[in-house]
Amino acid sequence: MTKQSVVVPEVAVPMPPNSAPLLPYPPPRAAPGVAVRKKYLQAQLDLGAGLPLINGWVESMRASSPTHAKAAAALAAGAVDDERTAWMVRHPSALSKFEQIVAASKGKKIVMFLDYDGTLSPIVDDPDSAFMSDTMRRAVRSAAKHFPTAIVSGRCRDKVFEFVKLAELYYAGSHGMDIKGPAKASRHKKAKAKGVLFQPASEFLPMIEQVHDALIEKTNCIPGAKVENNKFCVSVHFRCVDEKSWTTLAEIVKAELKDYPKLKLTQGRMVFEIRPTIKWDKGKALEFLLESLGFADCTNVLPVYIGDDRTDEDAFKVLRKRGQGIGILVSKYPKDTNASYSLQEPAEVMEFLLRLVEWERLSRARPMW
Ligand SMILES: O=P(O)(O)OC[C@H]1O[C@H](O[C@H]2O[C@H](CO)[C@@H](O)[C@H](O)[C@H]2O)[C@H](O)[C@@H](O)[C@@H]1O
Repeated sequence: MTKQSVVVPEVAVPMPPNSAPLLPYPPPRAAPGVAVRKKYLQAQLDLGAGLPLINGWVESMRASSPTHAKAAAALAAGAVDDERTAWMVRHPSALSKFEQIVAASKGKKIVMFLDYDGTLSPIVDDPDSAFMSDTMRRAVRSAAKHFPTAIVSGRCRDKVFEFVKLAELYYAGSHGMDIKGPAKASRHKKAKAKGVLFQPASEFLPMIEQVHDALIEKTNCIPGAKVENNKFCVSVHFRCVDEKSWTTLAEIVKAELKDYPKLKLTQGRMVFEIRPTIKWDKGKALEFLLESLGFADCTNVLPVYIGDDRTDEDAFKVLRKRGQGIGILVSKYPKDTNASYSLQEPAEVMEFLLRLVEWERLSRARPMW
């Protein structure tokens, strides 16, 4: 029987129990008529089912970044204006609904979860040059003074720390599979997670190394392809690969994964993400951190999660399921999402963080917790 990379049942990792729903939360609704997005989702299903549909893969690659030229051209031509307006009604700007968000935090402690690429730093061609600005760093530092703050990234934890450079934060790298508490003592009295270190996928390290090394070698014939070692996962970037070579690249990745039934494949923005099949993702990382911070089963906490990519949806889903917290998608384009609110780009994320800090500072007289 042919081995498939995605048919092995996922291994459950023990998790803290969920809190009971605390806030009424609207049910998730898909953005209708987002044709490109639908093709992407269908292709994701094809990937998930392990079907040998290379065409589906390429379709999915084409649609994997909403900044792809065709989508951008359609937007510029006004073709998706109506769709965008309707989408914004369902996922309003977190800036325009700021008062609503802070009202939901009344009597609660905000815990901030921030994705990195596309959220704190702009998307750029070279993943090694995705620097965040000093002004953004100052905004995140201010947020961390007022709220326990975690960076939740697909990147290797050390790498994302090199970009963010703030020792007072919690970091969850490798899509949440590598969690560490702050190096600096936390200002947050209730935060118990200083020394926390959690790596639920450590047994996969040798396998990930092998796949990484093999893919480096096998993709070096494809100009622009970049394979990134994210410790517990591997990213294969195709942002700088000519579209004519996408089929070849997809075939190489697919062929490699045939020998690794315990690894699965997902897609991010112009990137293949190869990950262990364990049931652990950014959503589980969010729950783990809340528990480590002493907020398990608490009614007086409001997790706020801001992210831009498919993998952030796992965290948005957790917030919906808990009926607790605020999910904010960073996107200029309508996307199917479980987030409630939206922000267009990292500059708006920074504005939102600064407004939240200012609001918290001004209302500090009010006893919170
Ligand atoms: O969870 P994140 O922090 O958003 O990380 C997800 C992936 O982000 C990076 O790739 C993305 O950003 C690059 C730089 O802007 C861009 O070139 C690439 O096309 C994007 O997919 C990172 O390089 C990956 O390892 C992360 O998995």
